[in-house]
Formats: sequence, C-alpha cells, structure tokens
Amino acid sequence: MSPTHVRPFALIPSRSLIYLPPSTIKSRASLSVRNHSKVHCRSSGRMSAVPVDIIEKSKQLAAWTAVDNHILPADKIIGIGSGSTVPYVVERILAQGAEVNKGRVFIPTGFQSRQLIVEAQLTLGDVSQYPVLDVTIDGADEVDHELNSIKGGGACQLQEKVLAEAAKTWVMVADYRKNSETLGTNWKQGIPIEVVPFAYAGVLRKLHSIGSPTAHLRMAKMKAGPVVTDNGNFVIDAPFAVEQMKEPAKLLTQLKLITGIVEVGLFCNLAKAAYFGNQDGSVTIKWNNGRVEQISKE
Ligand SMILES: O=C[C@H](O)[C@H](O)[C@H](O)COP(=O)(O)O
Repeated sequence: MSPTHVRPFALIPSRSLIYLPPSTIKSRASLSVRNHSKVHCRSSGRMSAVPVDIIEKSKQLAAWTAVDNHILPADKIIGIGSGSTVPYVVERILAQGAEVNKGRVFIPTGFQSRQLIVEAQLTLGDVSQYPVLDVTIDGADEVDHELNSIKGGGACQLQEKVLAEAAKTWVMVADYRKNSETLGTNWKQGIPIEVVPFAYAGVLRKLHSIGSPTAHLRMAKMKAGPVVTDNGNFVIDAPFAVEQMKEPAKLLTQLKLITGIVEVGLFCNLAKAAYFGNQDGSVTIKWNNGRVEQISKE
C-alpha cells in the first residue's frame, strides 16, 4: 500500500469520516505540486538526496491525516497556514465535498494561502471578521519534543501566529525532516524574526549582543534588497546556541521585549498536535500531552 492509501481516520472509529481514495481528489491545489527528482532543502541549503516524490508523499500524508482528524463537519471557521505542505491540506478539505465546504469560511495566514483558498473556490474570510477560529492547520520548519516550533521560513510568522492564537485547535503538518528533539537541530538558518524596517539595524545589534552574533537580514533572491513580508516588514534570521534553543519560551519572551521586533518565529505552547509524514508511509503524531502516536501503513 502506498503512503497515499493510508486511511488515518480508521484509527479514530468514533469519527464517521468517509474514506476518499486519492483518485477522487482533483483540485487546483494539487496542480501546484511538481514532480522534480530532487528537492532543495531549505534547512541545510543543500540538495536533498531523497527523491521529491517521497518528500511530497510524506507532506501529503501528514496533511491528509491531520485534516481527517481535526477538520470535522462541525468546524466552520478554518485557518489555512503557509508553506509547501499546506496545498495538501486544501486538497483534502476539498475532498470533503462541496456540501460541507459551502457553510465554511477559510482564513489565510498570508498571500500564498489566500491564493490557495481563492483558487480552490472556497469562501475567503479575514481574521478581523472572525477572531475565533475552530481550527487552523499550518506548516512548520522544525518541531521539538514539546511541540514548540520554528516557523517563518517563508516569512509568514506574524499572520501565522495570530491565527494560531485565534484557533481553538492549532495543528502543524510537515514531512519527517521537521521532526526533532531540540529546535535548531535541523533548521540551521536561525529564528525568523519580523522587524519594522526602520528599526532593523538596531535590532540586529541587540541580537548580536544577546547570543546571536551571526543574525542577519534576510535578502531576497530575485530582487535587490531584503525580503519584505506580507505586512511590509523585514525579516532577520537569528541563530542561537543549543542551550538557548532548549528553552524556546524563555528566548521568545526575551526577544519579544526588543523594540522594533514585531513577531518572532518561535511558537510555544500553542499546538494541540504535530503530524509528520515519514518516508515509509507511516505518520508520527506528537500530541501536546506528550503522547507520540505512530500510524503505520497497515
Ligand atoms: O513562513 C512560512 C511558514 O512558517 C511555513 O509554514 C514554514 O516555513 C514551513 O514551510 P514548508 O512547509 O514550505 O517547509
């Protein structure tokens, strides 16, 4: 059985979800998934030797399992996060059918997820209209053993955190490369920090003095100058030593007190669960009570 044929909801018999075979899934969201033989690994900056098919299937499996477990017919206000795993979230939501989706409103965490919602012809809403969400599913750059995470590899952390805090249930989805014990183990670029543009130089100096000597402004790839977020701000990537990364909530508090920082890509004590698709077609679910569940492919 291939990873895409796993029926995760079967493990939760109390939920009466109907299995939708992959052949029934036809969405615009799926069109954005390309089939390269290799994939660029943002965490190491190198090319991964793992075929992209396996990584994409791992993402899809995590996303589908999370949707099956957490987006129930009663859920009406739904947050859609950012990143490369999220198209599979939308794909699986679409597979729940037009009838159930008709009564739902979808809130994006940025331009990318807004486009996904619009292209999927789902109803778009705004967090200012719907400050309480039933559930938000989002990607992650790295997740530790206590469900703390680094987010913001795509510079979306501010809106993502607003939606994470607004959601009654916040869940992360990712492939196996994001699952680690301590933050900073796999994700080496540092913590993405959104800053007000005019304050960036001062914030950098401060970061250098409190344990991140290599903190730097994130530069754009196909544009001269810095990355500009959906909110018109800059992003600083700030690597910290392992000792500081072992206490992410403490570090987060310290960073939030620096004037000019708008939001920090450390998400602490927010998640209900994190889903990781594995290379062998299984899914690892880390729950906020410390339980780790392994769902095998039969
Ligand atoms: O800013 C971007 C978000 O935090 C993403 O959720 C995160 O970077 C993971 O993205 P991807 O799934 O593409 O690795």
